[in-house]
Amino acid sequence: MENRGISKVENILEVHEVTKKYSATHALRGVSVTLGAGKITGLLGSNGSGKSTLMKIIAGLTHPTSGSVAVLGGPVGPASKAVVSFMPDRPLTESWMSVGDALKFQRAFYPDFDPDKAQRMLEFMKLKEKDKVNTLSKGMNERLQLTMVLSRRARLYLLDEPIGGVDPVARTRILDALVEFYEEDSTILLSTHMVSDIERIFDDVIFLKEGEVIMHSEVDELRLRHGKSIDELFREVYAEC
Ligand SMILES: Nc1ncnc2c1ncn2[C@@H]1O[C@H](COP(=O)(O)OP(=O)(O)OP(=O)(O)O)[C@@H](O)[C@H]1O
Repeated sequence: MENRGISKVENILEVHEVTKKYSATHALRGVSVTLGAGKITGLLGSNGSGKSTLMKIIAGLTHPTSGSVAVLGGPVGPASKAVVSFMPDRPLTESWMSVGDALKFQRAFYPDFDPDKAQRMLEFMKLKEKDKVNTLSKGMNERLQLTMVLSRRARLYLLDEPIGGVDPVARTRILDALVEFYEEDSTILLSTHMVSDIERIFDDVIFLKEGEVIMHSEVDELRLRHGKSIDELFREVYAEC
């Protein structure tokens, strides 16, 4: 009933009953998720809950064992990859690159790369084009990865642990950049298990546990209903993990 009157294509992402098995491991079990435009959604879950696997399936880097994914109403393939910008949990850069090389590389691959946005992001992130990737600190490296990914004018951004392992100052800068450079007609799906620092930027959250979606709700509604922060709820839900 809730989607009556809304055409299917207005959903940026539709994940339907997706299951993924790696031999004996059930990484995802019947995951269904729908995301509209203009939202920053947190994909929350403890280690091994299936966050990266779900992102890789949406990005088209691995196939589901069963179920389907639609991006802007179409299947995962060249057309979806043109509108999905993915920041994996491993760097997109090579060690020989400078920051400028990394951005050139991204520009060559993606027609939706916006050089002006990239320049503004470099400035915001305090990165210099001549800096060598292999001399950047972990925090500066994360800033570069995010700059590469957000400089595309994509419709769906998949950010896998963009604040993993960085210090609080870098974390704040990265979150501020997300808010500053986020475009309203796009959607961000961001995975993390570091909820307290980041919950301020989420519109809604998905709780993934042992490969299953156990909750998908707006954060304001969750806070009102439970009288708790998302971080407190997260700690309760995953207490035994
Ligand atoms: N290529 C693979 N081969 C075999 N098992 C895998 C593979 N990738 C993931 N898994 C398993 O699938 C499950 C889900 O892993 P996944 O990396 O998706 O979880 P995650 O929530 O992203 O975890 P983390 O927060 O630690 O990154 C885990 O049990 C993991 O060991």
